[in-house]
Amino acid sequence: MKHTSDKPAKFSLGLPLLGTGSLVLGLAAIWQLGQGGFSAALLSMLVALLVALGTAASALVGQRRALDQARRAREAAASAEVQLRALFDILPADSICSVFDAQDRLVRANAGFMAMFPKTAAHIVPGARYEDILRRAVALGEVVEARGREETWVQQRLAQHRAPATQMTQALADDRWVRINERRSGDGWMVGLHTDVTDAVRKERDLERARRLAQKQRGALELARLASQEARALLESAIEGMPVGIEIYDAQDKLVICNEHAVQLHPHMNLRTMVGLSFDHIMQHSLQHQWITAAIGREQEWLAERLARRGTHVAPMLQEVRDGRWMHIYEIRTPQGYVVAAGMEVTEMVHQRQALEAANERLAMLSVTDGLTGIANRRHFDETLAAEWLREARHQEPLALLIIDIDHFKGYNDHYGHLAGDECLRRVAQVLQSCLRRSGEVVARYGGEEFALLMPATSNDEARFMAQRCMEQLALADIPHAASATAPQLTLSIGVASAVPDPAFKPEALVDAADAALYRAKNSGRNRYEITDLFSVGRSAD
Ligand SMILES: Nc1nc2c(ncn2[C@@H]2O[C@H](COP(=O)(O)OP(=O)(O)OP(=O)(O)O)[C@@H](O)[C@H]2O)c(=O)[nH]1
Repeated sequence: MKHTSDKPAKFSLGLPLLGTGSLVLGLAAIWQLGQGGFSAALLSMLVALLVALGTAASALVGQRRALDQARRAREAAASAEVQLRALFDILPADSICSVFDAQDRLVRANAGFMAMFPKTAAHIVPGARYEDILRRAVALGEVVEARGREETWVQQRLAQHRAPATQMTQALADDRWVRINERRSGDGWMVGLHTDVTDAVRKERDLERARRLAQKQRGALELARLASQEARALLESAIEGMPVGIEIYDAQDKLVICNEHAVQLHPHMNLRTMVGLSFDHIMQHSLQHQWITAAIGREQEWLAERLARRGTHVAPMLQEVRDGRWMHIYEIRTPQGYVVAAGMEVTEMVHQRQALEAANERLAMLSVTDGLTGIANRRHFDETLAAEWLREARHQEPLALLIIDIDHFKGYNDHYGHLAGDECLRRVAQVLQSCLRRSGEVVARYGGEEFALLMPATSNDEARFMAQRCMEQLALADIPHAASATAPQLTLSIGVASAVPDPAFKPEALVDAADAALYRAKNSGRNRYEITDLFSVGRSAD
């Protein structure tokens, strides 16, 4: 320090040195705060330094006269400065330290201090004014936070610098951060201790970023929750307004939502309390209550089939339930794996359809039934004859036909009356019907008092046997016929024909042959059957 080289300066050296002692103590205190064990050693050195400085000061102030004492004091001061320098030298590499005197001129700064402001470093020399150093660093852009508001920032910083104690965190141009502790002694000296807190600041910034991100995510989650609530409310109000029962199941097939209509469709349970339960569970509950008519007695089998086709009922599934109602159930699976089911009661429609089907069946039956006798009518006979003719032609089997005529029926009508004649026709029809033995045999009212009996896969002998049976059975019925010239009971004349059909000929040929045989039976005295021996349109069955 150049002011220690002349005599007046020797006198004035004591005060600064005393001040330096105080500042060094301050430095030791700050250092202790920051460095633990090392600072304890540092403090010891500072105390030793202070003692040396105290000795020098008291010698100069108290005994100015004694030149030797002054010399010792100067030496002590020089020694103190050497020690101060040594003190700076032993500071750890990442420690940044500076000392300014009461006029804010730099007394000493270590390399770390220079490194903080590399562009300004050349001007950071002992004796340089703090304000000059500061302004130069700001002008060279080395103080990040001052950028764009340089003068304002400089004024604020100077004010802080003049304060007895300041503590702040400052960004450096190379993206490092330092924590600045400045302490000013009673006589105006100032020690600044800078600690590199870049890691801590970065961690804090990372933490802050993470906190903000978490906050943002919480916000996004909250928004999503609200949106989901809104969507659910919309869905609820939409499905409540539907005129059908709606049930929605999630990808795990658990009930998510249902509407009031759905609740009413299943009065054997409270569907709303089953939200969260699986479809399987809900169905088991219904099956225990025997709710589904079609499942009664085969519950588990029914459920397995139902589950196998779950979500595939684009066309309605018809289901009858225990209280007699009928439901239509539509069930589809969404691309997300949800199952949406819509159910509606269709009892009235089903009843109407059942009535219509019954009417149609009745109509169909009436269309092939003789209204008086209840056996097949002529139309049915004609259709059956045509079908059997072709079938037996394919199979090359004989088809037999009996044309049966009541003898002297005009006389019966005349004698007993038309209504009795009707009743007689019914009785004859029942007798002939009772004669049928094999499936495929058909007896029909051919017209008036004539009947036709068709026998697939039947030879002439078998047909003859049938004719015989018909006559015997009628005889057993013992229907009186007082007006008959043949017998006191009702009798029959029968024409028999049988042939393996030739598709080149029409089935009427078989009827004609049987008719011809009947004609012969009538002409031969009635109460008999006759057979067409040679069937000219087909091969004889014999
Ligand atoms: N009660 C009643 N009579 C019917 C019905 N259909 C036809 N008849 C009568 O059946 C009689 C048939 O008489 P005919 O064809 O002369 O033959 P038949 O008296 O039986 O004499 P043969 O056949 O030669 O033995 C007629 O009197 C018809 O009115 C009917 O549905 N009910």
